[in-house]
Amino acid sequence: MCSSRSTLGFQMERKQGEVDHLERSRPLTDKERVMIQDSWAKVYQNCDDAGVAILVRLFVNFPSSKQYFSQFKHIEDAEELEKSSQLRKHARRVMNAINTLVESLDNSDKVSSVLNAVGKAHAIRHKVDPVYFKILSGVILEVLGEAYPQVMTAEVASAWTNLLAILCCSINAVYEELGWPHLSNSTS
Ligand code: HEM
Repeated sequence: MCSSRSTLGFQMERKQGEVDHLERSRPLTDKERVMIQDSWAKVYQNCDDAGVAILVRLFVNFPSSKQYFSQFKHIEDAEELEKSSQLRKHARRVMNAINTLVESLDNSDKVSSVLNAVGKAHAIRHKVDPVYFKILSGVILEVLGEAYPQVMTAEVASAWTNLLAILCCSINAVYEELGWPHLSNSTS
């Protein structure tokens, strides 16, 4: 089990209990791995559109998550957000990192090293509160469920929930190891 307590005022943006299922993770079964890889192949065909849809939903529904992005933190309009090159670049990076994870599900060292690098960069360089990884994960599940209803059956969605719980728990562990929220400036 892992947890991340909010230190930010985003609670008003979030429905209580919405992403609590992302607080516990367990190893993926072989069947879950296959379901994740098959469903991701369909999503990744439309990598840019899916990534941008996910991030626009994150920033519209949870506006405080924009605070870390210098180029669009003051933009509210969804269509304008969609055009932001900084948003589009981050969408591609998120999708590519998830793609690497999905391709490496049978290589736990690789999964750990990807999540370790993402966690360290976001804690030290970008100073992102780890709770946003949980919020983003909830948004990924929501948007993929809406955009790919045929693919994201209940069983497939449950496998994805487990993968994203693993992601959130690993990122939380990295933050804890680094001493978040009391990271020293000398680490940046
Ligand atoms: C699955 C989750 C995520 C992945 C895989 C991911 C991946 C990345 C990667 C690969 C980079 C570029 C390399 C770097 O500077 O570290 C990056 C940059 C960044 N990420 Fe994320 N990220 C994720 C979630 C988030 C969240 C939830 C936020 C904040 C709400 C965030 C904020 C940022 C910021 C501010 C940058 C720098 C952007 C820039 O310089 O233009 N990321 N991310």
